[in-house]
Amino acid sequence: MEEIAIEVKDVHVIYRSMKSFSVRKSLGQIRQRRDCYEALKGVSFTVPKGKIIGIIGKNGSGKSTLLKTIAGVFSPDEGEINTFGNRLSLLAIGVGFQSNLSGFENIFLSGLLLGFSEKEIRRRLPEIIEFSELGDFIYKPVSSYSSGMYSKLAFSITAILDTEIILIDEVLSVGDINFREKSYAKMKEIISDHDKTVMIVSHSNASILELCDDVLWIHDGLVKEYGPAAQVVENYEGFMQRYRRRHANDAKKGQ
Ligand SMILES: Nc1ncnc2c1ncn2[C@@H]1O[C@H](COP(=O)(O)OP(=O)(O)OP(=O)(O)O)[C@@H](O)[C@H]1O
Repeated sequence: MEEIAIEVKDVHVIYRSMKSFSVRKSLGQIRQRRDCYEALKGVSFTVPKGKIIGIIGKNGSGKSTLLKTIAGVFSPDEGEINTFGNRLSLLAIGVGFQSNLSGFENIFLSGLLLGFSEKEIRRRLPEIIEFSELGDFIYKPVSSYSSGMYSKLAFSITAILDTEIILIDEVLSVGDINFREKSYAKMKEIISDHDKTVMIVSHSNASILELCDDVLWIHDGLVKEYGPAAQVVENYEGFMQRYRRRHANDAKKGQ
């Protein structure tokens, strides 16, 4: 029987933001209104160990929320997620660094949080620094980095430290062209290791088709389809064409 690396069972995630808040001291009244948005509405699937899964879906469908929930950035409001003790890293813009610390210090912090020993981190440190191409900037606070430098550091840590599960959110499309090509090649090398389980969110269907075995299509917070990459991408492209046509027609009618 195939070994499961990730199990997601009936996961719901609700974003809550405070809409308005007023206190009438004289009346002793507190009024508050919360805005709730259910970004995931009961998502279930399993990922076998060693599989490369693409996640697709139109803007706002819940892809990033799903990755962040699997990574433990959010806890589900309902349902459960099991990663069976596998070490997991999330590669996403804006997640994971202490901005007042240097890149060098953040490598240690990230490594320890990912479950690596200090000795293991020290052993791979030179390779991480070299891959990041940050030079002396590695000793400067991350708050002074450009977004490209930030993602170079994030990618290098994830790629070289190499956890059993890797979650990638669109980051293959940032950074300068040379780094993008280098990181794409590195990612292909990592996922050719059949023990690694990888989930990739991308709007590039070409990358998804090249890299992934299976694809999970998320639509309005639910799984629309989960199956072989070519089949799901074809159905998704057909759906998006119809969606764009409908929107163009609606826009014409509104003119
Ligand atoms: N912090 C937040 N507070 C409130 N709503 C949020 C928050 N983050 C995301 N959402 C909403 O949740 C829904 C899902 O967002 P999410 O970022 O997961 O979608 P996505 O599929 O990754 O989108 P994209 O392809 O545009 O990156 C969207 O409607 C979004 O507006």
